[in-house]
Amino acid sequence: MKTDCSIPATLAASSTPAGHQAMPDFTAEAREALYHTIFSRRDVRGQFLPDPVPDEVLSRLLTAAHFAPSVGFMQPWSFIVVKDPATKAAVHGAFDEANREAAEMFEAHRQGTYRSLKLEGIEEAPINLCITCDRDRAGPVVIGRTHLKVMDIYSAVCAVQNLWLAARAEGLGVGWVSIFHQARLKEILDIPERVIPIAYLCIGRVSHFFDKPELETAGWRSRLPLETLVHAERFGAPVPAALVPHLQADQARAARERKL
Ligand SMILES: Cc1cc2c(cc1C)N(C[C@H](O)[C@H](O)[C@H](O)COP(=O)(O)O)c1[nH]c(=O)[nH]c(=O)c1N2
Repeated sequence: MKTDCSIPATLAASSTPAGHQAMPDFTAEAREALYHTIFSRRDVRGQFLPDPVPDEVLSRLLTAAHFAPSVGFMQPWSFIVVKDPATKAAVHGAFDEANREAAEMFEAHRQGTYRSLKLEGIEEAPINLCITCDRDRAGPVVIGRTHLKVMDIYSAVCAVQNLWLAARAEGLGVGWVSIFHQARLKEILDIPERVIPIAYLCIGRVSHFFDKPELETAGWRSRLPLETLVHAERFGAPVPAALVPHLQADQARAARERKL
């Protein structure tokens, strides 16, 4: 059944001043859909179907990414759409090399589990997308980046998350692969010196989404209790007591029902 989450005409009334958004503009259903998208999003590695992703869907994902916040409205991102199997094979080779090195970096007793994890879907996913950050996109001085240069990279990551959530709402899986030597990825994709690859994403329709992060199911790591991560006034101080039951209930509901 198709659910209509659009803004009711009564709320989007013409009394709204020009240049302002109608308020309140989210119905309870629309809000629910947003939380459902957030809590049901997964990192997908192994469930890709070969079905092509229509250009109109890809265009919506890229548009969602492009409407992310960015420091000084820098919009430092570019998007490299990869479909050529030869390019995917080269990227997969780069992953394999780095992944063999990665396994050695973990404690001996975890290496077996690490090697059993599937950590990419590069060749199975119909689309690979590299989101990059051009560190010179808006000149040498950028509002909000005067003291913290890394803000352009944070901005590009916001674009990744927008796309990831939009993809989930479109029923598409996204898997982020970061086990590469950056120089090798730049070489394969002809990325210039001043530009940094931020995310290499595998995107496509999937057979299913798992309920939980795969690393949680594999016993690698579990979700931290939110109430241990919230502090009152100073880092490390305990969470405000009145907030605790809410945080516990919401986190449990998000994990169980994938909504709030
Ligand atoms: C910056 C960054 C980089 C990576 C990831 C994520 C992010 C944010 N993740 C996915 C990660 O393992 C996953 O998000 C967590 O395990 C939580 O699972 P869900 O995303 O909730 O399904 C990821 N997964 C993977 O299989 N190979 C990888 O190289 C990476 N790299």
